[in-house]
Amino acid sequence: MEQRHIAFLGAGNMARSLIAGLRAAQFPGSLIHATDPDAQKLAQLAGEFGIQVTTDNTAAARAAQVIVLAVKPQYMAQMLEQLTAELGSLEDRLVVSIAAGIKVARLSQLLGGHRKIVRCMPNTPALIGLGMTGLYAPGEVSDSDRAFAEAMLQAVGKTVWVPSEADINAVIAASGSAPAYFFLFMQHMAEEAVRLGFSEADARLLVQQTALGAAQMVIDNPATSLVTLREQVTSKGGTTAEAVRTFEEGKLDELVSRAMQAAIVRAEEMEQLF
Ligand SMILES: NC(=O)C1=CN([C@@H]2O[C@H](COP(=O)(O)OP(=O)(O)OC[C@H]3O[C@@H](n4cnc5c(N)ncnc54)[C@H](OP(=O)(O)O)[C@@H]3O)[C@@H](O)[C@H]2O)C=CC1
Ligand SMILES: O=C(O)[C@@H]1CCC=N1
Repeated sequence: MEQRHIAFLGAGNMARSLIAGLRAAQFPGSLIHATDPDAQKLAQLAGEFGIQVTTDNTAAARAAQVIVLAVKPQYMAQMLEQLTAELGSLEDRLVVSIAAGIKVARLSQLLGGHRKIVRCMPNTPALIGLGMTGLYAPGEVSDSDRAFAEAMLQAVGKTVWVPSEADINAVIAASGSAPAYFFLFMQHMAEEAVRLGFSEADARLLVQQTALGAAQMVIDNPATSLVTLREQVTSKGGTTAEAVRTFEEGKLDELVSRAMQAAIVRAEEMEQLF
């Protein structure tokens, strides 16, 4: 991966995941800068990952060729207005935003017309190197900037480019928010397993090992459809058929569809709010 100074503005969950991934991929800590209002959080990150830290966004941005915007969407405008006022032009720095619901045009406006902006939508499994990230860049972003953003996110998992900015909201629905869907499903399964008499620890083990095994089977059998993998578990007249029939009667497909659409609708609302 090309050696550029990277400044993470906002050192929360996602920035930590990306920093951990970059360090695990041997990216030098001396090239990574992180900012946050919480000096204690910064000291911990500096100790753990050997990176440079400061509470001063402008100082970190000045030291970097790549600026990663990693604050919550509702704090973005205030942060970027201050950054632009203090730094002036961002010159040829690459800006990578991981924020949901803030479009390139809005970021550009907040950054004084800057146009070298890539939007990324990662997810929390990035923390363990198993992230999934969708990326979008407008036409004027150079190949080398695209390659850098992609390499940075590939340090923490898999990546896919999307052709239009609206697709980033679809990525939110399909992977950005999606770890929470699986956690919710696993939570309800574990709760029912406890009601069936298992200890909390055993209930969690039963569910987590099954989720891992199922996901690994999907990965290991790319030519086998998800439907076929399900059918291989479902003996005719057996137990799985009854469980699956119950899900279908409850219209799981429609519920999943509505939940993903709700995530998209919220992302679109955020585009108007922030
Ligand atoms: N969490 C997720 O699964 C995903 C999140 N995202 C996006 O990533 C972004 C960050 O999310 P996440 O890491 O979960 O959020 P966090 O709240 O964990 O991290 C954001 C950090 O930024 C700090 N911060 C707030 N204001 C400033 C400022 N002006 N300058 C510098 N730092 C500041 C916050 O401090 P304090 O807590 O004190 O406010 C916090 O530590 C969001 O925009 C979100 O949309 C994208 C994909 C997945
Ligand atoms: O919930 C959110 O808004 C962020 C974006 C995707 C995952 N977490």
